[in-house]
Amino acid sequence: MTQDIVFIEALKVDTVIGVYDWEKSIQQTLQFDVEMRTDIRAAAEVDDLSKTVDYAVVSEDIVKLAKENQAELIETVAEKVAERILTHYAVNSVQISLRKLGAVASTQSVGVRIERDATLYQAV
Ligand SMILES: Nc1nc2c(c(=O)[nH]1)N=C([C@H](O)[C@@H](O)CO)CN2
Repeated sequence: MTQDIVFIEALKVDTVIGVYDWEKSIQQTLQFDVEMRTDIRAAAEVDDLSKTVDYAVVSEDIVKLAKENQAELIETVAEKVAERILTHYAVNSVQISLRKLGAVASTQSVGVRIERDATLYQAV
């Protein structure tokens, strides 16, 4: 298996997210860094976008998902994005860093980082 990665860096999405009541009536910014492990050789061989993971399409998908699924925890959003990527694209595993910007005073950032494998979602 190759170690190839298609990545998306610092994708910002404004959405309703948070545990506390005051957070449920405002928009806050989530920032995604996504690394998708996939074999890029077939696409490179024939210079064809349809044979790789289109980072523009995945980015649009993440924005839609984050806006439509208003959650309390960023963990919930990270898991939904991982499941979406691994079940809809030719990706073997995904690493997602999800930051909630401005959530905690005096920090540079807070967030979660998860790594999930496509085998988790395969039917037995
Ligand atoms: N591990 C987490 N901790 C916290 C979360 C979260 O989503 N995951 N969320 C909050 C609040 O919504 C916070 O962002 C408000 O300041 C607190 N801790």
